[in-house]
Amino acid sequence: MQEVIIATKNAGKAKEFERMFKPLGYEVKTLLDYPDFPEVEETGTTFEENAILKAETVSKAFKRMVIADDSGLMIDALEGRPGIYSARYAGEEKDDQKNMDKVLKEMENTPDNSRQARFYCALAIAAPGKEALTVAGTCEGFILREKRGAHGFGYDPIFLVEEKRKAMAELKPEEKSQISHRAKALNKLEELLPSYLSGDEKA
Ligand SMILES: O=c1[nH]c(=O)c2ncn([C@@H]3O[C@H](COP(=O)(O)OP(=O)(O)OP(=O)(O)O)[C@@H](O)[C@H]3O)c2[nH]1
Ligand SMILES: [Mg+2]
Repeated sequence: MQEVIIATKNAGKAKEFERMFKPLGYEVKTLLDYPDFPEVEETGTTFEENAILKAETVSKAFKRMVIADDSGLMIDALEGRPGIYSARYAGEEKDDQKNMDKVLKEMENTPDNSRQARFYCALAIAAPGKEALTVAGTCEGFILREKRGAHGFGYDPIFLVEEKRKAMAELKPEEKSQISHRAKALNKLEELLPSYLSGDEKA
């Protein structure tokens, strides 16, 4: 089976990429398989910039084609926050529960008709000797008033998926992999993947 490297240390993302790449015939490796690899500093000002930073850093180190994901939750009532700071919204320790509690508290007085939000995922692909490329996907929904469901990661328990009328964390993993921001971005990337991979072999 061919191998694809995803430049992430996020176990939730890693599982989703494994599920999504399997039918395409790829085995997924992530930075969780290389625990000594240092975390790439996300100094960009957009999801795309951060995704490229992660993909290019790891691609240069491994001399291989690499995909990276930079993603987050954008809430209209909070002027787009937590946005690119989603992972560390409540502090450096990247605690999903604390991040959700912070959002719920900030949205306590936000009425039901003003709770629109969306997940955004930028994927970057980088390979030796090639310019990095990005694609993006979004998933529309609303911020709930309490946590629901046990699947997924991050903010999934407080995000009501518009098209499913269920919390993202109430969807089975295979359902999330059909409709998520990550799935939509990956669908776009899928079209570009074969040429990138064939280029990788020559690099
Ligand atoms: O409920 C969620 N469902 C999702 O599907 C999802 N995708 C992203 N997020 C949030 O956005 C941060 C990404 O930040 P991020 O792209 O910098 O990743 P990260 O720092 O966790 O890992 P890495 O990939 O950088 O190693 C994550 O931690 C989460 O808080 C999600 N939350
Ligand atoms: Mg990160």
